[in-house]
Amino acid sequence: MAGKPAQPNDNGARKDFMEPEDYFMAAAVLSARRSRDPSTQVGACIVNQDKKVVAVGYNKMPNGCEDHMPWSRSKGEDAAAAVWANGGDLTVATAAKVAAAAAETKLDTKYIYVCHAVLNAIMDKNSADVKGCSIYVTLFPSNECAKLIIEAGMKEVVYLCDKYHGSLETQAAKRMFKQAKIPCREFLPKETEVVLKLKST
Ligand SMILES: O=c1ccn([C@H]2C[C@H](O)[C@@H](COP(=O)(O)O)O2)c(=O)[nH]1
Repeated sequence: MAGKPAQPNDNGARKDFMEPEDYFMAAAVLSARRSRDPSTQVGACIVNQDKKVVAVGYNKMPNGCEDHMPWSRSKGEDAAAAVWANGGDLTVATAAKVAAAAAETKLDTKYIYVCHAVLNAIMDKNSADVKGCSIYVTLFPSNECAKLIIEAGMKEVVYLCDKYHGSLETQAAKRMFKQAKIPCREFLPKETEVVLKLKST
């Protein structure tokens, strides 16, 4: 292939290398791939002021609980899906859904067990602290993650997707970030396929 014409100060380096922020968000995206959550995989990458990655994390069940805790979002949905999967009829599906919904308690869903990506990234950091760091996350942080980010002394949130922007958790997170003067900004990596894949989760 005919090479590009030499430019002044051209040392022959490749031109399509990944820029730092694309790399940091790609690290969060890759970390999210470790998640067993069937509906939303979340990744986080913490970067210090020298632009070095000091931690990555993803949403997971606590150590030792990975095979025991439910990943369900709602007990009713699972029961109805199970009935339909067996060719059940509407009355059975409805009865199962109603019964499951009635029995549903938060203990049957993932939300009270799962460790969020930010928590795991902070727990797995390879530095003494994360003060002054930026955090790259594939999903806008929840209120609980906002508390961790603020209390850990991080200075900036860079997110890929804000699909729960209307939720109370996200609204509370944004209120705390504003009060704590921690800027949040959306960042879409240049590599479209990465964005399209992650925006859908
Ligand atoms: O800031 C956050 C918010 C949520 N998560 C995790 C918790 C769950 O595993 C999923 C969300 O599941 P949905 O089925 O989309 O409700 O994301 C997180 O890690 N960090």
